[in-house]
Amino acid sequence: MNDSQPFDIRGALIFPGLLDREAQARLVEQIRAVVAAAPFFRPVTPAGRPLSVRMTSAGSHGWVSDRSGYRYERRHPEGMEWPPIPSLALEVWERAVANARAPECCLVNWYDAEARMGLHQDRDEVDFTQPVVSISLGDDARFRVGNLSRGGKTESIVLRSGDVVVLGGGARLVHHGVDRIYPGTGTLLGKPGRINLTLRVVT
Ligand SMILES: O=C(O)CCC(=O)C(=O)O
Ligand SMILES: [Fe+2]
Repeated sequence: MNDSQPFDIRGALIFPGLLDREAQARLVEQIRAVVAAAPFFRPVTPAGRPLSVRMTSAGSHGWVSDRSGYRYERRHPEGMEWPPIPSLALEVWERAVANARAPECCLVNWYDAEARMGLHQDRDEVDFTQPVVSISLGDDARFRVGNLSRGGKTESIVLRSGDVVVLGGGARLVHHGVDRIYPGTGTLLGKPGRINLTLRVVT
């Protein structure tokens, strides 16, 4: 991993290039093992709309969404337990938020060329004193940060492979989203697309 001085965008802390290329490649291998054990699925909003992002999880809890709502579950929708959180993701957590509790969920998001994620808060967890740590791999993405309440001014930055974002402290519940990815800008995955990991304390 690299030394990386964080900068602040509307309270979100960005660590540019925290993962060097070798760490990124090792983490991708660990994610492939997660996906082999717990395949990607496409969650549906409570209103019945499929998300454009495909997801799976690692850890004691995984994030799911369907007609019954957004929530964490102990099992994948197909019934298996979630695999363990990749060791390299745990190392990133230690580097970025050393004093936090241990993460219980590593949500794995897969963005194909058309996928995006609208502005939202991460608020399905119980303890908002605990941060969320996000790791970007593969293609560049335009990441947007807004406010604690809906609406108002927003700012965006491009996240690149190896960048890490921390939503913590007073910015734990800030609205954020991904406007788009830039297909083919990354060479890590061998095909267009972006992986994002978010590590969360759930209980
Ligand atoms: O893909 C990203 O950079 C953000 C993902 C995110 O906000 C989420 O999974 O809740
Ligand atoms: Fe989020």
